[in-house]
Amino acid sequence: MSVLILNIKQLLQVHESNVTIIKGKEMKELSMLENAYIYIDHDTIIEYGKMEDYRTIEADTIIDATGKIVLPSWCDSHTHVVYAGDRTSEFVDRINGLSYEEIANKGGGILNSAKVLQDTSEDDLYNQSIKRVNELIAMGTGAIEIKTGYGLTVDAEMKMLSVIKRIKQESLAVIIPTLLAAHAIPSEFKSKKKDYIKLITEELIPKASELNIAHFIDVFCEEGYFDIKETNTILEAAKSYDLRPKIHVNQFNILGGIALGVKHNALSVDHLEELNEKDIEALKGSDTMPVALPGCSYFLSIPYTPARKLIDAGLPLAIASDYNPGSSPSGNMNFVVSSACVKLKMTPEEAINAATVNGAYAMGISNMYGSITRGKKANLLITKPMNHYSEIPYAFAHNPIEQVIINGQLL
Ligand SMILES: N=CN[C@@H](CCC(=O)O)C(=O)O
Ligand SMILES: [Zn+2]
Repeated sequence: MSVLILNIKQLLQVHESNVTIIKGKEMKELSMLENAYIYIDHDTIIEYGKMEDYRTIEADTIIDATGKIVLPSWCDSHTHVVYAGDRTSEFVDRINGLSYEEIANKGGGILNSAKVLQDTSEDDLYNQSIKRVNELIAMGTGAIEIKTGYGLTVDAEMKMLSVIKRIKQESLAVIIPTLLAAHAIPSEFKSKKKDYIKLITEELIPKASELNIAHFIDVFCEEGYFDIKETNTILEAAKSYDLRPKIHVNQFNILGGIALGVKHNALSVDHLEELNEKDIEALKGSDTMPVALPGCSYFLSIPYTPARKLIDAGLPLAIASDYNPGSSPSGNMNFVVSSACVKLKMTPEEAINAATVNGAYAMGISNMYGSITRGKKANLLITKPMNHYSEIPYAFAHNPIEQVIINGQLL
């Protein structure tokens, strides 16, 4: 199956060579061809160029994209999209004045989601989750990282990993599984946290690794969850199983989790709503991608990640949805790109770079996804007609997408 798209108003994120990360000042530039075409065969980008250089190419499907923008599909590097039920009652509690922390302290929050998930069958969990994943794909997301962390027992964490594996097999989108058993301390381990950490390091990590079912290890490094020492223990244990960290840090408090992540060569450090100079210094010269989650800040009314400080310090930045039932019950990357502009003061170019190339980097897949380069995978978006790509973030909460192409297939 081959697809030829002609008369594209703006073809975004086009690179002749293999660009895998975009940092600092370079994030202000979005490489682009105007009045362009692109030809894809099966799942691969074969050719592209300006219409003035176009010579007839035979294709099974020809699309006229007059007035439309074509770009790589969104790469969402941080989600918890596999969950059961919802947390609408906590949403109302927060409207009435309770904080995220107060809700968690009275047994709500992550523990609430874990209880529901433990009582949900694997099939039911799969059905609830694949529905969400399909909605994300329709909104333009072509690659999705999915974390465990609502299981919190060996059986329930393994159930989550099986569901993620099933989604990976059934879905056209790229699915990247992450083991986040250290998401909260289950109530039965409240007074014996060490034993839960042991269960993670001695049972869950070896099991997940033996089944080759998780690509990364994650820890919620935060007051009331896992401190620096505990996070270090978990990351050390994961290292011997080749599970690279992608960790939750600096959401509410600065504990030194960023420097710890860098020390462990984390692929990403995510949240960073709280950030100091030391954190920025720790990231400089590292291979660790900082990831901002503006949907979480919006929904919880907490500070937004200081993106300007990170980018202006010459660092790269990715943005992701953090789709989960508690702090960000939306996985709409179009909204994430828009809120990055409006709230994080990123330019449209920076936001699009953060949601494509850098998002792919934060999942370890930017060699093949997140940009338009010959030989890379054909995961593309065609927008509705618009005058300029800036309309994608500008018209917030509108759906800018007309057509999605995942692995060369028109959806
Ligand atoms: N902060 C930790 N984990 C999730 C929220 C989990 C929840 O509230 O269910 C996050 O990334 O925001
Ligand atoms: Zn998260």
